[in-house]
Amino acid sequence: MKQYLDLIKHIQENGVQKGDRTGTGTKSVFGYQMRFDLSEGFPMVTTKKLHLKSIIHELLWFLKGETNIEYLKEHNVKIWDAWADENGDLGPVYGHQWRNWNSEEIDQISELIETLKNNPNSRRMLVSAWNPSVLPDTSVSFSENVANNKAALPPCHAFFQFYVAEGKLSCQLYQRSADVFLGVPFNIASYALLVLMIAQVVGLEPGEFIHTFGDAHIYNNHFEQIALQLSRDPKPLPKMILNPEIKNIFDFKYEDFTLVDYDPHPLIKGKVSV
Ligand SMILES: Nc1nc(=O)c2c([nH]1)NC[C@@H]1CN(c3ccc(C(=O)N[C@@H](CCC(=O)O)C(=O)O)cc3)CN21
Ligand SMILES: O=c1ccn([C@H]2C[C@H](O)[C@@H](COP(=O)(O)O)O2)c(=O)[nH]1
Repeated sequence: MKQYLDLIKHIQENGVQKGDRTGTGTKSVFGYQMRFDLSEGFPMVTTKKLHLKSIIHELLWFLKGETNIEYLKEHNVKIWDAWADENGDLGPVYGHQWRNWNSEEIDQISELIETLKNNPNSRRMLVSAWNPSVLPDTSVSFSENVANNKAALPPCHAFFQFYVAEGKLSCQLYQRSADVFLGVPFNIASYALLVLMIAQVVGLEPGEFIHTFGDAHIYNNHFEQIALQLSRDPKPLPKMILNPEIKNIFDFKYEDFTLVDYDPHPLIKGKVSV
């Protein structure tokens, strides 16, 4: 996937050393954009194997409005374990803000679907996970923040906008902070999948996914993994097939997704900075 490899090269060439909250340190740039035409295939990184199961379950979990890792655990998805408290809670993170913004019963996803169906020319089709009233106090632990009804981590994929033209649905995401080795391949596939799902339920063709970044960084302990990916030849993109029967965004289940022709290079392990 050329766009991802170009991002890596851009950071290698233009990034600066920058300290960060986790203490690992990063090579970082500020401001970057990638575009994916979803008619060209499903944008899964091919220079390492991605665990699609985690990506699908995480997205279904967001759409349910859930913020406890119990659902993820039931499906053996561990990507959020490090931030949850002893009860599995993460505080009012993505799912909460998407479906019940600021605990005011504002269901941004349902409203988005309604607008896409009834007023697709709207320039107001945004979903915001960013809610300044629940940002954590970084001087206390994740679990203390959760106990205080704050989010364990502020959202990284902070807000996104939809756009309809010529029968095609596009989405642009603003990601304020991006772990280019671990998080970004997940984020691209997750939003691409969300566009395919929404396009199907509102009767549009998938258009583009536009991924805009704030602080895009490679952690200092991921340099080898990143170099290994650059040494590999990217493979053709796979295709994602959705069960065409599903007409309500909240009805999708794991079994409704089939990825075909995904032939990635082998998995590359890397430590996640907490
Ligand atoms: N430092 C950091 N990077 C992130 O990408 C990230 C966070 N923190 N905190 C919140 C979420 C959790 N996310 C994560 C966390 C772990 C993996 C990870 O370990 N991925 C491995 C294993 C995948 C699996 O078990 O399914 C990978 O090889 O992609 C990916 C995304 C994305 N976010
Ligand atoms: O979906 C996600 C979630 C998180 N990340 C990364 C970006 C950063 O490396 C960390 C979050 O740390 P902050 O200090 O809050 O920025 O997680 C990601 O890439 N994608």
